Amino acid sequence: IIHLMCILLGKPDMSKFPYHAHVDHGKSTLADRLLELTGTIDKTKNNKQVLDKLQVERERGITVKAQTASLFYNFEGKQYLLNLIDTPGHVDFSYEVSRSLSACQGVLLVIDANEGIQAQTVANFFLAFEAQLSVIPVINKIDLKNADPEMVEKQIEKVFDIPRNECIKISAKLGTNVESVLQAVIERIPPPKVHRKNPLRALVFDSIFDQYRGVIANVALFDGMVSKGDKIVSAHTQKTYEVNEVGVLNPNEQPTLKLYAGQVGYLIAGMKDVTEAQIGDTLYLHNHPVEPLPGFKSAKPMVFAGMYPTDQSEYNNLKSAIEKLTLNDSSVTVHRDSSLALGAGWRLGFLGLLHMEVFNQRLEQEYNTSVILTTPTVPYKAILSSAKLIKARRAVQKHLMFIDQNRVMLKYLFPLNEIVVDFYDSLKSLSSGYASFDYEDAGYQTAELVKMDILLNGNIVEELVTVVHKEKAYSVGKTICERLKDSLPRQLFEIAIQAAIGSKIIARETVKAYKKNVLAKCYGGDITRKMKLLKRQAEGKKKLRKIGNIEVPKDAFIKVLKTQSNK
Ligand SMILES: Nc1nc2c(ncn2[C@@H]2O[C@H](COP(=O)(O)OP(=O)(O)OP(=O)(O)O)[C@@H](O)[C@H]2O)c(=O)[nH]1
Repeated sequence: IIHLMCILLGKPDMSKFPYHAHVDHGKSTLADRLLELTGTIDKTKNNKQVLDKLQVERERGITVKAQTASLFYNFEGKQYLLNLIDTPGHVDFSYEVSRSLSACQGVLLVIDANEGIQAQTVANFFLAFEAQLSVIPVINKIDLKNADPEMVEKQIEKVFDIPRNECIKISAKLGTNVESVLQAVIERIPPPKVHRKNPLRALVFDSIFDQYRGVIANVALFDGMVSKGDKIVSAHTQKTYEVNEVGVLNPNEQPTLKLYAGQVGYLIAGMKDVTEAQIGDTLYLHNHPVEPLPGFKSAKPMVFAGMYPTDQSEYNNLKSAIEKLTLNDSSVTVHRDSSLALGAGWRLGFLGLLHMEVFNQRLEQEYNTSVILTTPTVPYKAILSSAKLIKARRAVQKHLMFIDQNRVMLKYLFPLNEIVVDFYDSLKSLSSGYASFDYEDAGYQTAELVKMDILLNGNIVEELVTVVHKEKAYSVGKTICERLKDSLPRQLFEIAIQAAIGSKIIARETVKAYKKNVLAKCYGGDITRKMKLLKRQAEGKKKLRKIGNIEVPKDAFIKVLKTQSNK
């Protein structure tokens, strides 16, 4: 008889103290005791969360990856094979829980006798309930001074409608009453409904990339059996492989001759590429196709951040590391991205901030990479109020054609003055260099254009007279005036810069005068002399303004031209 089970955890909302996951309800500790009781591991004082194998899990004291172990248990003269999956408790890793449930018939819902039901307990209960799994509530840490198991029993009855006498009260730390958990599993969790005589149907519920052996797929067999040497097909890729090794997780990999329906184990079939054996895939025997299992809903990322190699020459190594790690953590989404400052990289989506931190730490620890992670952001939907490149230039779309999967050809009718200066530069920069551009003359078109004069102290500067579209006149005029103000050197007199359509002034900027200190040489002394000097200076300025010959620097002309086409 084979039972499958899964341990869940009820735990407080960790968002209040996201990186100090010390208030755990004790499911990995319970897993230790179950492994000891069944003789799967030796009973020593050093067994502390043995299923938390990753360095990041050890360092942070939390489970981030679901771990599987097969246990043999003798009860009333019969031997039972139980498969246990220890799942993470933090909400950021709930995707691990939901996937694990699809390989189980029941769950142990572990609740701290001191803290009682927490948000995560409720969420996990309903995940299991919806999957129609048997739920065994386990009240842990009854050894604690403030433990109140009776209060927790009442909560369980009230919230989950599970009779209080179905709760098992234990201390995973001391091993108190843990044996009754195993007995409850046998009595209350039904064996899986599987068909050994049918052709193989195996669900890949987890995958790991091993540097030497390629992809190691964790599988739950729903039908049939599989042995070394069998030819199998991936429903996802339709690729065929020869099975090199099958085995059980005890909790370490232990090769066996076969895996049978109802068992959970691992399978190695020479899959070298991380796109093979995706989580949720169904494996079947060559020439015996089966209906694929439903697989998993894809995870929905909540937090996004850019990831770049610290050194661009490490780009390919980091790419391969990300691919391998996302095989093991399929809840991360990856899109290529690039930044002017940081170079080529990716935009990654995570289920939360802790998930992002853990992924980054695993990349560094397990793949020896060094990355720059940008500030995390959440997704927004934005309606762009500023017009895009092409729209802003009064273009009319004429044609659109997909040349292949990655290329699209667009044909537009543009006013020539909109593209003549910097359209090409903007296009290249907006498309990160991918877009190319060519144009041919399409003849004259009627348009609402106006002649715009630029005046410096009332004199029209002929070189700056422009023709602009009526709708853009105000913004172009304003920007030209601003740019001229920046490029004109200050003089002894004030310069008024104006944009005008006919006699109507539509924009104005002023370049302030240098104030020459005519009193610099008058130390102390006679106030009337000072007044005289200041009066003469003001008269001089008036003269200069009238006859003022303002030099406009060369680059001001280019800046003005660019203004027209940018607007
Ligand atoms: N006093 C007492 N402490 C316990 C008991 N069971 C677990 N603990 C302690 O509670 C802490 C958390 O235990 P874990 O087993 O890591 O908890 P977990 O539920 O696996 O947590 P996550 O992996 O983060 O989901 C550890 O310090 C354990 O030693 C118990 O029965 N009594």
